[in-house]
Amino acid sequence: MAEKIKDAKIIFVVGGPGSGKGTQCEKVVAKYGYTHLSSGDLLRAEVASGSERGKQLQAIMQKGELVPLDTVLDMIKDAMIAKADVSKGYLIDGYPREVKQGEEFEKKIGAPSLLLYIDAKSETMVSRLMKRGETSGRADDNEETIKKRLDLYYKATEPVIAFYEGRGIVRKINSELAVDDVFAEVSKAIDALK
Ligand SMILES: Nc1ncnc2c1ncn2[C@@H]1O[C@H](COP(=O)(O)OP(=O)(O)O)[C@@H](O)[C@H]1O
Ligand SMILES: Nc1ncnc2c1ncn2[C@H]1C[C@H](O)[C@@H](COP(=O)(O)OP(=O)(O)O)O1
Ligand SMILES: [Mg+2]
Repeated sequence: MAEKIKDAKIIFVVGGPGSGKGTQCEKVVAKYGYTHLSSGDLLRAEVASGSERGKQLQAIMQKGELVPLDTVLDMIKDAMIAKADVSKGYLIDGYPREVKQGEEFEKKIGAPSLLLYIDAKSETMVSRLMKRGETSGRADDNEETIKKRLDLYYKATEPVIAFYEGRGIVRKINSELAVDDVFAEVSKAIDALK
């Protein structure tokens, strides 16, 4: 079932909330033509559909918690299969959020070639998210939820980076720099794949 996507490169994009994952992914799409799949965007699309499942997801996301693993993995897998004929590579943004998510992804879909670790200080992430919150309309871009998302990031998601470091596929990107300078580092990591 994951046959069709087995020749495409898979890149995990991991970093704290507001670190700049989405910003960098957009630039990768423009330069390399990869398919960008953000777990958060997929979930927000389900919320926007007004479905019963969307209502349950909304409540979880508003609290800054993680939605059930199966829900998000199924969404990513369906989206990957839908693009399989045209995609030479996938940017999986915001996933895995915990080691278990990485393990399940590999069982059901395939192994990543690269993990881009988008790294910024927690003060930087908070100030970017507060600014984004002025216009994003996101229910989780508020001071209280941002704090919970950061705590969960350090507790659950940072171990993902250590897990893949053991495999030698992690490239740490300094996301404190200006967007284009961050992207220069991202580009180097992707170019090294070929
Ligand atoms: N390198 C950067 N320098 C300054 N601001 C940035 C940088 N990268 C992202 N931002 C801003 O920070 C906010 C969060 O970025 P976003 O890409 O949505 O992060 P994430 O997807 O990791 O939550 C956005 O408002 C974005 O414009
Ligand atoms: N892989 C995943 N597993 C569980 N929940 C997830 C998830 N990806 C996203 N979510 C849920 C919980 C997050 O707090 C919320 C927003 O995610 P996001 O858009 O990726 O945030 P950000 O880009 O600011 O890091 O959606
Ligand atoms: Mg994002």
